[in-house]
Amino acid sequence: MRLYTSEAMRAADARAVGLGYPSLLLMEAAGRAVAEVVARAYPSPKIVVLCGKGNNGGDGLVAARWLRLWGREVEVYAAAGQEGDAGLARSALEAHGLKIQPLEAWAPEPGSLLVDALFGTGLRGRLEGFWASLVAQIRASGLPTVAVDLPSGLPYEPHLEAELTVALAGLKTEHLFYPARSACGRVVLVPIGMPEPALVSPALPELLTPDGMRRLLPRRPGNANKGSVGRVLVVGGQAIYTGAPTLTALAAARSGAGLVTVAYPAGSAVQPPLEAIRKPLQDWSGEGLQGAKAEAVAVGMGTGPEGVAAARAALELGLPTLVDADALQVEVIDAYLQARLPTVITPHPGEAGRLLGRSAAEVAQQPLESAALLARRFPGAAVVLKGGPTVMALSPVPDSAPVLAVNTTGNAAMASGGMGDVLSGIIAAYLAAGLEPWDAARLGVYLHGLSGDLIGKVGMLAHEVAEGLPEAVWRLSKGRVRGFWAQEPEADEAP
Ligand SMILES: NC(=O)C1=CN([C@@H]2O[C@H](COP(=O)(O)OP(=O)(O)OC[C@H]3O[C@@H](n4cnc5c(N)ncnc54)[C@H](O)[C@@H]3O)[C@@H](O)[C@H]2O)[C@@H](O)CC1
Ligand SMILES: [K+]
Repeated sequence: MRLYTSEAMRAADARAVGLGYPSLLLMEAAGRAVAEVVARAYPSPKIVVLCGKGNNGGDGLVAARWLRLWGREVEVYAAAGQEGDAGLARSALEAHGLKIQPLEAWAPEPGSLLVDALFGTGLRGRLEGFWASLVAQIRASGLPTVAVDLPSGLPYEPHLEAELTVALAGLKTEHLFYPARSACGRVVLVPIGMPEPALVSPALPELLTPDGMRRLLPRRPGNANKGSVGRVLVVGGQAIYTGAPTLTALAAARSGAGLVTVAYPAGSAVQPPLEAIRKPLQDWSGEGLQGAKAEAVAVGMGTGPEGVAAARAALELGLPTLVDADALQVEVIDAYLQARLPTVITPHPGEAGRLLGRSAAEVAQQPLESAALLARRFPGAAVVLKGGPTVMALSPVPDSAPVLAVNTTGNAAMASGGMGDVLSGIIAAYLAAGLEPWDAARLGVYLHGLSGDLIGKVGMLAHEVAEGLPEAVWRLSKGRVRGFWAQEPEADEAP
């Protein structure tokens, strides 16, 4: 599944038409799907559909026709001058005897439900004049609103705020990235019959889906032993963050690592989990790490200024490595890539900004662009730019266009200390299990968010997310996970 910009969706629409698929069929499917979602989510209120002049308005006119056919009380207010498919949708509705009123005549009616079919992907620039005051009037009414495709006005100000948004054919950036996402409310994605070749474009970011991620889960043979399923070495624990390597080790073990070893400075307060092997080290010259039984390494967790030394020592092991936190320095990452070691880097916006020479705020505002820049700067490394949502990028070879992926799990309650250390442990466990960095990164990010979603409460702690991983993996493996865009409740609510 791909993530679209409005422009990319318009291009997909044009490709479909180029393939011979009639655009009126798309509009009919879109409008009917909107009607179905509205009818199911709001079984009783009177429905007021507000339609703009373009195809978004056309979808609204189709939806109004079906809702009326199903016996719902419907009123339609539309801009004048619909043409093409939207014009046909208008006459089809009028053929059913429904009188369409001018938009200017709309006034809020308590108890009604609004369907916002004013503007979708065709909006160019901010709303002004009549449109801006209509948006203000709708918002002031406080009436529940269902948006067709996008809440009108996005991505600019002013815009409508929807309780529910019915995304047509594909999810768009506004449905995932803040601040626009807040205006969308619950998002339901509906297919509208678009031919697959029209939808797929390799340049578009991949959205992580339950099906896609389930296929990445390593299979564990019946005769597995702790040395055969992937062992992880966690290196860290200097400075004040002595809990960090413990959380990483816990998450690696909870992700199925056969054995976890924690290397930390002798005399520090690090308390590895009971199940881990302890490796207190007097010095970080590298010798002490040799002999650790591991197939992958995680470095940087709570390492302070000594992170670079620890990461360089771990480099000598020649293993797939996850580099996080204080070890995220240009010279460290370059050294791993020069040694041709499979590498995953997991910066948050502050660390990414440090690597790119930008501010954390700039990175957070442009996560896709920033992840792509990091991938180009560090070709071969799987880049995980943490955020809401987390974005991943990889340039397989120097100067290649990065492939991008966007996570679809996780929630704001996960904004608390130690969550990144847990993510490191998950990814390291999948690296140790033999997954390529790109696969380990995507699966790890997805499961981390899924575990947080299964808890779903503010105040959850990082170690609880780690403890929830076996359940998250089990549900994913059994097909009991749905994307946030699904209309049906989570499959796990079945007995
Ligand atoms: N896959 C697709 O792309 C499909 C799209 N459909 C619908 O079509 C929508 C896109 O339709 P359109 O491309 O006609 O665009 P919209 O209907 O979103 O808006 C176009 C109209 O808005 C006006 N406009 C643009 N910017 C404005 C501004 N700043 N202030 C005032 N007026 C402005 C334009 O002059 C035009 O009349 C989608 O969001 C979706 O709802 C569906 O009908 C079928 C398939
Ligand atoms: K809309």
